[in-house]
Amino acid sequence: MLHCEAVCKRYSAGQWILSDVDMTVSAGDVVAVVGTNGSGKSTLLKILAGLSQPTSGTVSGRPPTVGYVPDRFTAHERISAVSYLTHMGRIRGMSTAAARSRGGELLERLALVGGPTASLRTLSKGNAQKVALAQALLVRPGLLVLDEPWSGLDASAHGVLGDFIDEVAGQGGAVVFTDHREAITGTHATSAYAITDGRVVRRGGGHTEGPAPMVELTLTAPAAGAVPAQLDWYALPGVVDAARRGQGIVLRVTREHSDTVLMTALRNRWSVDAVARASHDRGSPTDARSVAP
Ligand SMILES: Nc1ncnc2c1ncn2[C@@H]1O[C@H](COP(=O)(O)OP(=O)(O)OP(=O)(O)O)[C@@H](O)[C@H]1O
Repeated sequence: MLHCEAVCKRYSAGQWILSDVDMTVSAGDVVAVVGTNGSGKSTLLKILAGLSQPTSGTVSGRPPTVGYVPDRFTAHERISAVSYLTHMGRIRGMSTAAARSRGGELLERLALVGGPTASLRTLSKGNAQKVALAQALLVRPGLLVLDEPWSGLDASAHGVLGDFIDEVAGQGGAVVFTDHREAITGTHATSAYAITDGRVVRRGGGHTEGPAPMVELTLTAPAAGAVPAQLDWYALPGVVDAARRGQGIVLRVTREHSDTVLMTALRNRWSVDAVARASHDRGSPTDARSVAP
C-alpha cells in the first residue's frame, strides 16, 4: 500500500531531518512513530499524508482519502464546530445534510464540551483537538495520520480515539500516529518505528526487515508491602508485551534490552522465574495490540 523509498527531507538548505527512510504501511496497519522532540516525527507524518514533499526519494500507493490531524489545531473562526465540519464535509464531496449529521455524530461520540454549536474560537486545546479529529473522520479515510492525537484530550476521549483507530484499521484503512509514551504505542500500534538522527528504524531491534530476537521473561511480583510492587512495564525499553499471569507477569522483550529490564525488575524486588528465547509465532515483536497494558 503506502510505500516510502529512500525518502530524505531537509528544509531549504538546512540540515537533513530524514535520511533514506524506507517504510511500508499496509491496509489494517496501525503504525506508531516515536522519537524525541524535534526528531522529525511531524515531518515524516506530513510526508506520509502528502502535505509535504520529500527532498528526494519517493512515496507511492497513498490511498485517495487521507485524514490528517495536526499536533495543534488552532481555529479562530466564529463559526460553530458543527458548521465547520459541515463545510469540511462539503469540501470532501458530502452533501450538507450528510456532513452535518456525520459531524454531529462524531462530536457527540467525542463529547465536545459546549456541544456541537460551540464556537471554534472558544474551544480549549483538547476540545479543538476533538474537532480536528472529527474532520479527519468525516469521510472514511484509507489513511489516517494523527500527530500526537492523545495530547490534550481528556481521559474519557482516549477510549473513543482508540475506538476510531480500531474502526479505521478494521475497515481496511491504515493509521499512522505519533506519541512519546511507550504505553500508548504498545497498546494501540501493530508496529512501531523510531526516528533517531534522521534514520527511521523498526523498533525492537533496529531493523526494518525481519523480526528482532526476543526474550520471554517470567517474573513474580514482590511480596505484599514491598514498594513499588507495580512497574509501568511498557515504559521500559524493548518491552513489547506484558501479560499478567497469577501473581506475576510474562514480558516479551527485545534481546537487546532484556538485561536492562531484568535489572529494573530485580531492583524493584520482582523475582525472575524464567528467561527463555521467545518464539515469533504470536506476531511481530512490535505487535502488542491484543494485550492490555
Ligand atoms: N517548515 C519548517 N521549516 C524549517 N524547519 C522545520 C520546519 N518544520 C520543522 N522544521 C524543523 O525540522 C525538525 C524536525 O521537526 P518536527 O516538527 O518534524 O519534529 P517532531 O519530532 O515532530 O518534534 P516534536 O516532538 O517537538 O513535535 C526541527 O528541527 C524543526 O525545527
